[in-house]
Amino acid sequence: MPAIPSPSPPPLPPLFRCRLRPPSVLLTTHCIYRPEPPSNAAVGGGSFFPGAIGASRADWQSSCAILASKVAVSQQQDHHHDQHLPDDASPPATGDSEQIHDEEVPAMVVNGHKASDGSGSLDLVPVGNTGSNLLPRPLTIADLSPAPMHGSQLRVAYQGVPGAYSEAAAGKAYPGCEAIPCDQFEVAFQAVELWIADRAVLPVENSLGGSIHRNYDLLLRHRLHIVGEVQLPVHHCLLALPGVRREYLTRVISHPQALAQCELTLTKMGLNVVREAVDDTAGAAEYVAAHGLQDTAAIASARAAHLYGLEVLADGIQDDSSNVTRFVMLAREPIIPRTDRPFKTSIVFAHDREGTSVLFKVLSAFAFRDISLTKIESRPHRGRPIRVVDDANLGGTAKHFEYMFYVDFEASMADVRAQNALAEIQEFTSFLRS
Ligand SMILES: O=C(O)C(=O)C[C@]1(C(=O)O)C=C[C@@H](O)C=C1
Repeated sequence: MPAIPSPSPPPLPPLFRCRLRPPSVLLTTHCIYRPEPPSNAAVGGGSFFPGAIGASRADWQSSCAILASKVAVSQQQDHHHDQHLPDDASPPATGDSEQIHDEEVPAMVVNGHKASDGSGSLDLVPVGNTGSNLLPRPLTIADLSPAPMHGSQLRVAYQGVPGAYSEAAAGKAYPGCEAIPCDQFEVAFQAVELWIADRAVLPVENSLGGSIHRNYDLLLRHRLHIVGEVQLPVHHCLLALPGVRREYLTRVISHPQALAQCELTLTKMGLNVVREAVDDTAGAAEYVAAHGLQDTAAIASARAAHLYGLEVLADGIQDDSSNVTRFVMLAREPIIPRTDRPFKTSIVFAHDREGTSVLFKVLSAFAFRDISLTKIESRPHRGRPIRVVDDANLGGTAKHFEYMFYVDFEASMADVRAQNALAEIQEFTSFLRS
């Protein structure tokens, strides 16, 4: 008699967390990363990036391509045509076609930049909103008090000012949302916690610059949940006041990641300029414009040029044409893990007893269950950065750095393999959070 397939395990009950070892061993998992469909109101409202970046169903598929091992070719072809994501559009993983990667997204969808195929620029600026005085002012720490009730449009906090890549990522993650600029990452976290915003969209990693450590640290300090992720192709431009020529420039300002992503190209261009870091790319553009700086250029998006009245002196100056930044979508409530679609789960853990073999054991817990890891990151353990150990080789003691380890793996917490892996891991970790 053929074996009856066992039904897929039910989602983890909330009690699962309580069953984990108390306080010396915490566990946190956030299940990512099936992007949430936009709310009906947000789709209908369309005040933010209507029909623009990420508004198509296939963009959602591409943004979770790292989760899905396979996505149907026909959906890949839909990519440039679909304009709206049905409320519960989940790409069937058919197992017989190629992954969709964001690098395959043509320049037409990049940061308001003109299409490489000549199909015209994506003018994402709402009509009449071309003066920086009309743009929303970023929230600061002083603005943070519990929010009054607001309308039904999804409000998404991001770090930066209008024209920042993070704003574009917010629009990709939640088409039609109201994007709320915040002057710091911390403020974006707090805006969600205080119900000023419903979600936050924050960068965690860039294909050229690597991890954005600040946000890893903040993820641990705040109790928000990762509910999805988006990848945004980042296409940098060199912007200056109208009429300014390259040879006049003595300074280039931008976000440190953007400066790093363009370092080689700036050198190759032969510019004799100092580099200066500011809070965000679009803020750099705004600064150049607001101060009428003739000797300073900003690295920012074409959309920022448009918003702040600057000219594009050079286009596509990132050192790698497939420059992509990965953003996480954060919410107050977790999403319910399922097994009927590809999921990614993130955990963070520390250990205090068994030395370096703990890391090996944790990775083995996944490997034995055939669960793939997509990312591992270590950060110094705040509050306990150093561990003193007996060192037989030295005949004394040695000091080791202590770390928090962040791991992303390709399984849902509704998957019994993931449940068993985490149950095993909590046996030899001092702190585990998912
Ligand atoms: O400054 C911006 O425009 C941002 O959105 C920030 C940020 C980052 O933090 O890495 C986002 C994407 C790009 O990689 C460059 C900068």
